[in-house]
Amino acid sequence: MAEVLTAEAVRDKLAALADWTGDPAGISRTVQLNSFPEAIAVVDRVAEVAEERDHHPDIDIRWRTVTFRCTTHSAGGVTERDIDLARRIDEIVRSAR
Ligand SMILES: C[C@H](O)[C@H](O)[C@H]1CNC2=NC(N)=NC(=O)C2=N1
Repeated sequence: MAEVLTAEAVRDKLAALADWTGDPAGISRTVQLNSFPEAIAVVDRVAEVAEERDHHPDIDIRWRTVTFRCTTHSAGGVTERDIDLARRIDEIVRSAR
């Protein structure tokens, strides 16, 4: 099972994920899309990636503002799987804009 990263490791990883904040409990990013349908389209693409990986972010949708929170529930905190998922979410958001 993936191991929870230390606070220092999370800090180091977040240095390369400019739009994300967090700590060993979870990392999150809030993004504003151009419209509600675009927000849903991004969530749909993230859902596909999450299913492929069997690793799912917590998602909050408010009109066109979406917050993604990545944490590994089974491990009780942030693991490499969350860092990888965050990178993929960034790619999806980038291509949606
Ligand atoms: C059985 C299956 O592997 C698990 O339930 C998966 C599904 N997606 C998951 N996603 C996340 N973020 N954490 C988990 O622990 C997790 N567990």
